[in-house]
Amino acid sequence: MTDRIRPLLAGNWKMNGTRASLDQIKAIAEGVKAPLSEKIDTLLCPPATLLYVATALCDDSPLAIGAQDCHSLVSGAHTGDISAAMIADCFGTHVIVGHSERRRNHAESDALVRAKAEAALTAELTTIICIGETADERDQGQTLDVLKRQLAASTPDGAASETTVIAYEPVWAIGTGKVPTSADVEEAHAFIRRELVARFGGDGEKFRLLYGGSVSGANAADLLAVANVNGLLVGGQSLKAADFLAIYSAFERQFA
Ligand SMILES: O=C(CO)COP(=O)(O)O
Repeated sequence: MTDRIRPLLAGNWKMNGTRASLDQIKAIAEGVKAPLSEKIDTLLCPPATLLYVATALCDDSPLAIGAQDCHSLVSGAHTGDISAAMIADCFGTHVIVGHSERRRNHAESDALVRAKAEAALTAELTTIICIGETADERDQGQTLDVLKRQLAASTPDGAASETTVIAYEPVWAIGTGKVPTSADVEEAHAFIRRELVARFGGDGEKFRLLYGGSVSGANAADLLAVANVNGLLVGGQSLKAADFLAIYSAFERQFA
């Protein structure tokens, strides 16, 4: 069943990118062409400052544009925050919530991540919910316990495979060049799949599960060959069009 899931290649620019980077977005938008774009979805999440202009740039491209975070409320006295409705207003179609950098740097709890995901669903954004263990948790053999807790507590009851994507990002793999073994990724993704099926029944089989953490053109094909890996969430290697498109090519080999 999982082999019919439409794969997703997503880039997260984090706090990188200025107007000078718009040529990279344009090059990515031009690079994600048919026929592969008919089989896989592509998404780029630039910083909020570039959101509106990026969606305009990608008007004629299959490349979707999304945001990296949203507030749980629609509007109000929340200096510095942006709402899911504002992202939709800029023609953004996706939002990442619960990234480990937000969980760590902004003390975001599972309950808050869930509230953000609910807000995103209300705004009709596709929501990418990130989960993943730290190095300490992994060393203590707690990986699956952490994934179970984060997944259960961060995912809204109203989530569905059409609207919600789960990204497994081991914290120790992000920006470090360290990547888990295929066996470890397979175990984590199989576990997440089982948990989703236990909660959402047959629809749990259809959720897209992304792997993220030090993905590059060199390791993308191996990661995509792992069972229950339905796409990738890419940080550093999404900033330059050439790097991102090299990862896109790996999708071509796996899914075309
Ligand atoms: O955090 C990530 C994507 O959300 C991964 O970042 P890197 O690909 O730079 O390790």
